[in-house]
Formats: sequence, C-alpha cells, structure tokens
Amino acid sequence: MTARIHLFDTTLRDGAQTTGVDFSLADKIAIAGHLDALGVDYVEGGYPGANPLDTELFREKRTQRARFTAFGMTKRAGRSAANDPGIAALLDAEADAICFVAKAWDYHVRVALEIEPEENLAAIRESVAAAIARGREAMVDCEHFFDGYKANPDYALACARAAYEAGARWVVLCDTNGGTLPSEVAAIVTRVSEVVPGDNLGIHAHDDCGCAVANSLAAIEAGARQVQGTLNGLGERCGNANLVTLIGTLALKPRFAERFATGVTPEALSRLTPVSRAIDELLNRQPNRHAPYVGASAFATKAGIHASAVLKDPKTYEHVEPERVGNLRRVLVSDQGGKSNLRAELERLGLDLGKDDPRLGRMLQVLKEKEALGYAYEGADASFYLLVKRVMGEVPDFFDVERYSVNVERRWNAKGELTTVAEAIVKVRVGDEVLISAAEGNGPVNALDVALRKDLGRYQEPIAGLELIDFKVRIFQGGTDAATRVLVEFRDGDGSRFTTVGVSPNIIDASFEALTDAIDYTLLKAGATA
Ligand SMILES: CC(=O)SCCNC(=O)CCNC(=O)[C@H](O)C(C)(C)COP(=O)(O)OP(=O)(O)OC[C@H]1O[C@@H](n2cnc3c(N)ncnc32)[C@H](O)[C@@H]1OP(=O)(O)O
Ligand SMILES: CC(=O)C(=O)O
Repeated sequence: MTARIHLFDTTLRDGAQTTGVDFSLADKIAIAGHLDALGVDYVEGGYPGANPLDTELFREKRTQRARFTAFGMTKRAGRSAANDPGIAALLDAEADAICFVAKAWDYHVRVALEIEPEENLAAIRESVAAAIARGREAMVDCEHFFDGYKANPDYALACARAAYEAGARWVVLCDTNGGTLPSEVAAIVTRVSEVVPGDNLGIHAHDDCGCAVANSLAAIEAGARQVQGTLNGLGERCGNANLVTLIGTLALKPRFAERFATGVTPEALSRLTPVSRAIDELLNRQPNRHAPYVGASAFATKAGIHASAVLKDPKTYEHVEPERVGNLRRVLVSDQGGKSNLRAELERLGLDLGKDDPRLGRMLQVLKEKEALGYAYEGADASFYLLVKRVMGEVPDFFDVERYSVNVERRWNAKGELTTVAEAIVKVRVGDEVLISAAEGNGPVNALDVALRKDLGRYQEPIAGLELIDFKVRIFQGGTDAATRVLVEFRDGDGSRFTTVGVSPNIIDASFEALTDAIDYTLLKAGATA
C-alpha cells in the first residue's frame, strides 16, 4: 500500500520573496496553470490583503484541480479574529484553503510579537476556527518550528497541538532559517508525530545549508505527508526546497516511489523539464544547466570514458532515464572526449562515419587543438558543424574578407545629446567581385555584423533572414596572454537558432570570426555553392 504525499507549491508566495523576482498578475496566473497541469495538490497564490496584486489574484479561483490557497498571518494581538482586517482579507479571498503563518518559537513570540506565549496559542486557535467557519480548509505554517523546538520543545509542540486541535487539516513544520540538518529533521518530525498524526503533518524547508530537499525527504520518511516547495527552488534567501527535484525523486527513486504516491502522473512527469524551463523563461532567467533531473547538463556526458560506456548502455552513467522527466541525453564533444563522443554527436547531426573512418581521428585532433586555443564547442553547435565539414572538405570558399575596420566615437549629436556611435567598413571578395560596405551600429560588433551582411552579392538572399540575438564574452587565461572567447547566437529565416564561436586576444577579431562562421553555416545549410 502506498501512502499519499500531498504536494504544496509556494512559488507564488515564498517564491515571490526571492530577491530579483517580481511576478505580474499574468505571470502568477500562468504559473498557477502550469502547477495545476503538473498535478500538485495545493497552489499557494500569495497573501491577499498584503498588496493589490495578490488581492486581485484572489478575486477568482485560479486553479481547476489544485486547491488554491491564500496565505496570511494569524490574527494580530489585541484584537479578535472577527475584528482583524488581515483575517477578513483572507476569508474574503476566493480560495479553497487558508494557510496561516504562526509563531512556534517562544523567543519570537516574546521579541517579534511582544505578547505572552498563551496569547499566541489563542491566536492560532481563533484564526483556524475563523477559516473553518467560513468553509475553508485551514492549515498552519509553524514558523521557526525546528529552532523553536530545539530552544523550547514543549512550547513548539503546544503550538502544533493548538493548530491541530482547532481543526487544521495540516500542521506544517517550517525550517524558516534553513539551518536544520536532515538527522535533526527526522528526529523532530518523529517526536511531533506523537502529538499530531503524520497524516496531518507537513514540511516547509529552506535551503540555507543546501539541505532543503534532503530535509523534506527526511520529514517524509519520518511520517510527514505534505511537502512544500517551489519551482526551481525559488524562495527567500537561498530558496525553498526545489519541488521539481522532489517530484523527480518521489516518482523515480524506488525507495520513495514504492512507498508513496503523488498526484503527478507519468505523463505529467514527462513535462517536468518544459515546465521548469517555462518558469525561467517567464522570469527571464538563465535556466540552471546543472539542476537535477531538468538541467541541460543533467544527462550530458563529456568524459570520453563515460561516453563510450553510455553509447553501449546509457544506464552505465545515468541514475534515471532522461525521457521520464522530459529531458534529453547529450554526449558532448570536447577535449575531454574521445571518438565515442564525436561519433555520437556526428550521428545527431545526421553524419554517419564508420568507427574506423580515418577522418574521425583528424577531426578529433583539430577539435583538441582548437579547444587548447580556447574554443569551446559544447555551446557552439554551428561552429562545430563547420569544423567537421571543413575536415571533410565540404565547406566551399564562399567569400574572403580582404579587410575590415571599425571605429567607435563618443560625440554630441544634432539634438545636443552625448551618444556613442560605431562605424564599420568591410571589404569582401565573392568570386571575382569586390564588395565594400559601411554601416553604423550601437556597438562595434553590431556595426560589423550589419556591414558584413549588407552586401554579399549572390549570397544575399540566403542570409537575408539571419538575426543576431545573443552575444556572450568570456576572457580566459588572464595576464598578458589573456584571450577572448565570443559566443554569438543567431536566429535564421525559419526561426531556428544556432551558435558560433570565435577566439582571439582581440575581442573584435573573436566576434568577427563568429560572425563569418554564422554566414558560412547559413550558406552551407542553404546548399549554396562557391
Ligand atoms: C517566514 C515567512 O516567510 S512569513 C511571510 C513573510 N511574508 C511577508 O511578510 C510578505 C507580505 N507582508 C507584508 O506585505 C506586510 O508585512 C503585511 C501587509 C503583512 C503587514 O504589514 P504591516 O502591518 O506594515 O506590518 P509589518 O510588516 O511592519 O510587521 C509585521 C507585524 O505583524 C506581526 N506579526 C508577524 N507575524 C505574525 C503572526 N504570525 N501572527 C500575528 N502577528 C504577526 C508583527 O509582530 C508585526 O506587528 P507590529 O506591527 O505590531 O510590530
Ligand atoms: C512560512 C514560511 O515561509 C517559513 O516559515 O519559512
């Protein structure tokens, strides 16, 4: 028999407390939709009454399946729940459940609330009763529970008991400062479950020791049946337990999957990676490549010895199958790789070279020489394709750059404003034709890019839809030998994206190399001939 674990997501509440994260109303509605489709049981939308956005959010229920949950503090000291505007805002919210945050550490009761311990217990009881009287499911986040328990176990337990006896469906033990370790969580949850049944206990862990996921799993093993977390581990300070990681572990690790079940179906699990990336996209954040289960590197193999084995049987270096969480296996080519990596990548590009093809050895040699100079092809798919095709002798000499120059000038414009203008001139030879183009840009690379692509004679049409969309610079080696690696991302006419790389001690030369690679790649793909 499996026990049901209830997933509680607080991305829209604790996640909104992440530095640098500001959700709009539309963001919150979109994220609630993703969570609902994923199969989480509770979506905590925010704190109605605390700000206009959250109040507006709770004018309607925003989930179909998941219980939409409003968060707020227990009633204020010195007034009844019926007379507390904060409680009124929670009760008026269109929510299925209300999650009250309550103090569970007597030190906080004394210092932060400045009230007697018994008054806090009464506030917990009254707040829970008010929610239940309005037909809401009530739960209590016992703030600082673990620190409180260590300082005064009797009082922490009295808070948990007060919430449970007042009718709270869930009593959630919070590691608010995130400093508790898994063995402590296991021992304390075991003790609390003698007072509040495990079926009514939850865990809310912060990641200040890097233990939030481990603490959540320890609490589940000790009896807790609700687990709180956020998408991609957003949250106050170092974040909350990463719900994406927890979902993967609960579903795929036999120790948990054989004993527990969640509302996430195998089909929804296979959308875990797209959901995680969609949140980053929405927040305009770079996804964490190394995130468990869903990161771009989570199933990427770089070392040659590993790649050779992965190609024989992926289980040799994978703890779960990437497809189960909607991720992909990748075998990378780099100076850490051998022919197995290279052949896997060539296969992905549709190039089937036999194991004994002598060109493989030559490609590997060129690749390792280039990487020694600072090139990195893991993120530069188009330059890697060109490298391979050049070794195969299949890249025509489309055009030669005879010279280029770029000038950056800071000057007053006609409106009397100080502006910086870059001007570039590029001279290229296409067959017998010599073409000279000049262009202005908002920076030297932009000016060169525009000038280079302004007139390429007979190749103008295939490159017409090319667009530079991202530009990354990395200085490496340091000192007088410092060199610059530039990665440039482009979108072509049919919307597909590719990246090229250039390396030089000079940032403009490195950029120019990446720009010309982009044109060679586009022409090659378009089937252009010299
Ligand atoms: C651990 C957590 O993550 S808890 C969630 C934290 N999240 C937030 O605080 C985000 C939203 N909060 C807010 O917008 C504001 O704090 C509000 C609107 C809720 C309250 O604002 P204000 O009325 O200006 O109060 P302020 O934020 O300065 O201080 C909190 C007050 O609540 C009291 N309080 C704090 N926790 C509780 C509690 N669990 N039960 C009752 N009262 C509490 C404090 O003692 C303090 O009272 P005081 O003003 O009499 O000193
Ligand atoms: C309630 C909450 O967010 C905490 O205690 O961390």
